[in-house]
Amino acid sequence: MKSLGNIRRSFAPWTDPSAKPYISFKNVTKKFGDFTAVDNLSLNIYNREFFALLGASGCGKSTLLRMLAGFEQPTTGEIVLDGQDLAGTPPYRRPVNMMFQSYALFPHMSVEKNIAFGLRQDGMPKAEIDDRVGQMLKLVKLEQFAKRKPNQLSGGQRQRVALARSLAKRPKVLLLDEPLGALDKKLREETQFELMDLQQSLGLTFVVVTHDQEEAMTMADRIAVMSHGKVVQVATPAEIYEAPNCRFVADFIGDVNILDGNVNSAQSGIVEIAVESGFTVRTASGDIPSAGSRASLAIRPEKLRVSPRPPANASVNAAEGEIWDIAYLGDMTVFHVKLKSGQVVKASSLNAVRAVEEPFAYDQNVWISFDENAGVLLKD
Ligand SMILES: Nc1ncnc2c1ncn2[C@@H]1O[C@H](COP(=O)(O)OP(=O)(O)OP(=O)(O)O)[C@@H](O)[C@H]1O
Repeated sequence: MKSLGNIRRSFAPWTDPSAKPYISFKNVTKKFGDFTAVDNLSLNIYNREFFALLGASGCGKSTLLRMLAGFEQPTTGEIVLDGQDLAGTPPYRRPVNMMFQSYALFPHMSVEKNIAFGLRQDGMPKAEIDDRVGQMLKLVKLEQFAKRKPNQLSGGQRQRVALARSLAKRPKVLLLDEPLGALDKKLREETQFELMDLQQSLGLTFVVVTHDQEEAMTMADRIAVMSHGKVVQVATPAEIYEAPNCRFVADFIGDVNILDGNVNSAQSGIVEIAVESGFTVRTASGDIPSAGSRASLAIRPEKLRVSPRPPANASVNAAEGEIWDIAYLGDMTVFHVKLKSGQVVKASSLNAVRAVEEPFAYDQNVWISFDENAGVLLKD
């Protein structure tokens, strides 16, 4: 496992200018009548990448996936796979397979028959089919369930049958549309790791559509955040979280506090902002705006400190308020602090020590404070 981890850490072909993308969407637009579902979108995905398309319902992620599979044709633009323009190639001729949710299994067929279905349709000789089905059952650890029908399996097991069925034809690219949508939280998390292991051990390219940001963050090498048919940011999970490129991404991924204000000064990389919440922010990260312009600082709840007394330097990056709400989540607690201006900010702290009492009480007077590099300046 250790060696796999090391390989993973050094896997970043998108940073290598000489690396050729495996899948390229080039200025792809898809219109349904007057409605533009995908809007002049360009995107590169690399061989063996685990790529996630993330966005709210209706943003066009499934349409993008369906065009790659060949179920829809782009209105304009082209999709290139392994150097070949896919236009005119029917779905069954593409080295791409789509994994549908587990309810797409055939209920009257056993697990092994479900897995064998596509291979039979392709006219593969029986001995080879048996061999391949055996391999697939082993891969998804369902050997002892080969004869069962889908309704005799748990949700997680059914999901693994769906996965085995979609992998049986050995596609180079597997497309997964909300693959774990039907599973409960615990099973979902387990299955996420199984999917990652499978993807790595088979050396495949996975493109997954999800609206669940935690799922995308857990599994993907890179995430494309989509909105209204466009890609807003493509980056690694950590970059998306720590360096969102706009307010939409900052807000969409995780919890965030946004402090809006006017730039007092911007000198030698340090920006000072008079925020509307009535205090001064000094920050050293993000694009440098010019003095006098509007600016917003996005800062994650875990990067805000809450203390009962003013911090040592309370003239910048610190504000007074009161505990407005407390959400105890077990592993951490989220404090909602109402600042003097009325803005409510969220600050989270890890419950690293077992304690039954919270360190703060409702209505208690507190200070929030943060470091110069804790937030990121956003352009709107
Ligand atoms: N065949 C179609 N005819 C007309 N409009 C369509 C068609 N397919 C999709 N759309 C529209 O295109 C937009 C994008 O749909 P798409 O399924 O790609 O969204 P999505 O991001 O996958 O959303 P969800 O998470 O809800 O599946 C939606 O507004 C949808 O109504």
